[in-house]
This record gives sequence, structure tokens and C-alpha cells, in this order.
Amino acid sequence: MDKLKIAIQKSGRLSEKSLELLRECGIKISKGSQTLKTNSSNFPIEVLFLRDDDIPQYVEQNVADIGILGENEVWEKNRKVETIRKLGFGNCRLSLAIPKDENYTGISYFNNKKVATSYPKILSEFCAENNLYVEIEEISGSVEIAPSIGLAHGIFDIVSTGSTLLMNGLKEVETVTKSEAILIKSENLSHEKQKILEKLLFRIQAVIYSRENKYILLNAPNTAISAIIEVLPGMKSPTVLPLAKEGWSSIHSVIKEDEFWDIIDRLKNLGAESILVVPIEKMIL
Ligand SMILES: Nc1ncnc2c1ncn2[C@@H]1O[C@H](COP(=O)(O)OP(=O)(O)OP(=O)(O)O)[C@@H](O)[C@H]1O
Ligand SMILES: O=P(O)(O)OC[C@H]1O[C@H](OP(=O)(O)OP(=O)(O)O)[C@H](O)[C@@H]1O
Ligand SMILES: [Mg+2]
Repeated sequence: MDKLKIAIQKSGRLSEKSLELLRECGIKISKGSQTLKTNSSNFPIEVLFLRDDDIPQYVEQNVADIGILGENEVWEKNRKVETIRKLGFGNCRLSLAIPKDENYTGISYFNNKKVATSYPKILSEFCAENNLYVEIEEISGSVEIAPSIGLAHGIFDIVSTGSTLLMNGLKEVETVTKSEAILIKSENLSHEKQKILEKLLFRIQAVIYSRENKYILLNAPNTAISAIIEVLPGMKSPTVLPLAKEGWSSIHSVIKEDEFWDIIDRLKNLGAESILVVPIEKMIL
């Protein structure tokens, strides 16, 4: 039987989370620290561990069928690959930064300046759109060091918490774009591999839904049920079960994790008690 070849980052920001996603999809993968290629024992998939920068090229050339990498690498490498979906991790932004004591006057600050980056294509497109002439100094890593050693006036790099900028005496002045991990595929997948991919995508969808949602259970007086249901829409409609205590019910529903803290006060004000919020193992709509 054919195997679907998936390229993921060997070591770096996306490695652990890519493996974790596959494992949460029920795919068994054993990996030693030096493993560069491995087969799953219970799913028709072969995992290739690569530098993230190389993944677009391998997927374009059908060496790998699909890959997990940052959107930023797909934009930068500009290979012929198809984006399938976002994966909800590896969130970061690509920003311009300058030494913290510089007086930033707006985007024209960068005119005729030297900027160091590992993303020359994304940067040059941004400069062209904004009619800026910028001298781009391409380097492959430790970009934040560039201004302090006189290599460039500013940098264009990935920012997440901002602590690398801070530690290197820089300030973020323009966010050019945002990125997260995505799944890409080759434009020429065989019918059989496409079938395996669909099976994998079904599982990924269930895992991502379960990460984004929580199961909520609460007790409330029957008089408050309709008002509480307004606040808790649920997958279709909340479940309402009678409690042994006369005039009270238990209400169960599914809520978005990031909405929970916004609605908790409203639920309490409506008379909800004993509120439990529990993780969902898998969620299939
Ligand atoms: N600080 C961060 N927070 C969140 N996501 C990040 C962060 N830094 C990078 N990323 C995302 O993770 C991807 C991989 O980042 P990493 O720093 O591991 O790359 P790398 O050093 O180029 O790795 P490789 O050795 O595989 O080439 C980036 O392309 C980006 O999409
Ligand atoms: O805003 P922060 O949370 O500090 O994250 C930003 C840093 O993270 C990435 O590097 P990483 O630490 O992955 O190391 P690398 O340069 O070896 O890729 C990126 O290149 C930045 O340097
Ligand atoms: Mg890289």
C-alpha cells in the first residue's frame, strides 16, 4: 500500500507541536534524536524530518506529499504548493525593528537604510508596495544581532513575545504580516494518497476543534434556563437534564475556549452554579 509522505521540521519551533498533532490524530510515530525518516506503525504515513526552509521545495518536487511549516516559509520560497489549512500553532508576526533609542518617524525611516533579514522576498515585496528603497542584507539566523555589530540599521524578522528584540536593544516599529503553522500539499497527489490525506484531515479537524472548544456543565434554576441558553448556544442546542433537586436543571454545552472568560460572569449573574469546564478529547461535527 502507498504511504503518504509528510515533511515536518526536524528541530525547532514547530517540531514538537507537529509531532504532537500527528500523535493526537492517533498516529503512532517513534522517533530517536537522529531519526530523519520513520514510518508510522498504525497509519499509512512516512514522516520526513527536515529543515523547515526546505519543505516547500520537497513538496513542490513530490519528494514529500504534504508538509507542516510556517506560512512565512511558503511566502518566502514561492514554490508551487497548495495550502490546505491553518493548524493553530506557531503563531508569530514578521516585523521591522530598529535600535530602541532611534527616533522612528514612520515607514519612510527605512528609505535608503540597510535591513538584515532571512526573509528577503517578503521584505522586498513590502518595500515595493510602499515605494521604499531598502538595501536588503540577507542572513540566515541570529538576525537581531545585526544592528549592534554594524551590519544593518534595522532588521526584519519573526517576533512572538518580543523578548529577543528586547534582549538585543531593539524595538518593533512595523508589523508587516502574521503567520502560523499550515499544512501544505503537492499539486500532484495520486488518488490513493489523496484518500489517505482526506483521512488525516478528518482527524486533524477533530483534534483542532477539540483544542479550541471546552465542554461546560452547570446547574441552574429552571426559571433561568432560557436566559442561560441564549448565552450558551452549543453545537446544536444545549442539553438540559433535570436535577434531583426540585426546580433545578443541569445544562451541558460546548463553548469556545477563548469565549469562556467573557461569558462566565453573565452565567453567574443569571444564577448558574457549580460550573465545570472540561477538556474535550476529540470533537467531530
Ligand atoms: N518565536 C516564535 N514563536 C512562534 N513561532 C515561531 C517563532 N519563531 C519561529 N516561529 C515559526 O516557526 C518556524 C520555524 O522557526 P525556527 O526558528 O525553528 O526556524 P529555523 O531556525 O529556520 O529552523 P530550521 O533549522 O528548521 O531551518 C518559523 O518559520 C515560524 O513560522
Ligand atoms: O519574540 P520572541 O518570542 O523572542 O521570538 C522571536 C525569535 O524566535 C525565533 O528564533 P528562535 O528562538 O526559534 O531561534 P533561531 O534564531 O535559531 O531560529 C525568531 O527568529 C526570533 O529570533
Ligand atoms: Mg530554517
